[in-house]
Amino acid sequence: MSEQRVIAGDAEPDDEVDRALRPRRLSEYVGQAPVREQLEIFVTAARRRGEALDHVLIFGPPGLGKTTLAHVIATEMNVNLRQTSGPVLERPGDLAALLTNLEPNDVLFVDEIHRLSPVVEEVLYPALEDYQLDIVIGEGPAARSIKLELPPFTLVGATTRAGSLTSPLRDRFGIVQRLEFYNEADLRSIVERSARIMAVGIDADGAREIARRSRGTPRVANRLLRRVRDYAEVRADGHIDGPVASAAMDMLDVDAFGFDVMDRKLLMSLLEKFEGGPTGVESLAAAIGEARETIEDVLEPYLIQQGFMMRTPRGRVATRQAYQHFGLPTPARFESLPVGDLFAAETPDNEDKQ
Ligand SMILES: Nc1ncnc2c1ncn2[C@@H]1O[C@H](COP(=O)(O)OP(=O)(O)OP(=O)(O)O)[C@@H](O)[C@H]1O
Ligand SMILES: [Mg+2]
Repeated sequence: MSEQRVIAGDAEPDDEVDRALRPRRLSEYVGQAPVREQLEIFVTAARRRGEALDHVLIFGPPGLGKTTLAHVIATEMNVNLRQTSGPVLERPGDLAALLTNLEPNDVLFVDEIHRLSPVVEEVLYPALEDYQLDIVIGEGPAARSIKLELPPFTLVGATTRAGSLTSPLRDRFGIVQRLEFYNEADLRSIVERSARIMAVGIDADGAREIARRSRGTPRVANRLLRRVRDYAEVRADGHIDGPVASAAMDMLDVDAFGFDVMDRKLLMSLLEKFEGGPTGVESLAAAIGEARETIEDVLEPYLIQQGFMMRTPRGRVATRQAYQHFGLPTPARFESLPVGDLFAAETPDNEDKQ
């Protein structure tokens, strides 16, 4: 991303500190009730049988807890976790080295699994299905293929874009979990839990204020908490209450909806340059000088979830709420529609929704 965003969903070195805040057990993992309930059952069952857990695909926008959940799964299964990522596994040999080092029932966590190279993906299929590895060693006439037996293992794949996974790969996951944006109550408990771990004094209003402006994202909540703590230490007595939290986040230019400069830039551009749309994501990307992927993966999922814009077959469209947020007059085309109808049409082409 071109600008440093205090509410960026993506990981940064700053997040080393975040490791201490990471829940380790399923019982500490806040929110995502359906995901937690299902995993609880599947993990318990697999453990009782002494088997590896079925392969798990976790998807959702950045910072919602995919990596955290992968670690939680390994902890709950009481096995080791080996971590890698799609772009790092360049050749089949890279994958073979990892797989042959696993102990029975271990977790192999592959982040950004949508970025696996096709040759590596080919090799992964039989490994996932039959715990077998077919690899070719050598080149030309001397090349020969060898078969290796693997211990049973669990692949946990994470991705921000489930739509970019090939269907043969996707079909090989027995458990598919989609993480949703967190509600205010969940974010409040995350903020309060983190404050306890960091030994920061915060009251209910302070926690609520941070939760409300966290874009539905735990990583953002933790990051805002750290910045608000700085502010509270320098400008107040170190204790975070409602007014201190508000003042700190106003200074950070994070508004009451948790939108920051980039969110506002995207929405304003859609409203003003494209008259509310529909417009293609490429044109929007060019207009605000961001990569298309940043818009698709980082910016728009939350704006869509909050009902500020929609993806339609003809392109991105601003909603009535977006006009209202910026105090702009609502165009005549909205007048014939009851408010609810705008959102009824929200989902059809959202590639990340199944
Ligand atoms: N359910 C949760 N309860 C409490 N804290 C959470 C939860 N999920 C995530 N967090 C916090 O948010 C931080 C970010 O989560 P995580 O790194 O797992 O996100 P991610 O989905 O893997 O993001 P990315 O797509 O950027 O890899 C974690 O360090 C953790 O402190
Ligand atoms: Mg991650």
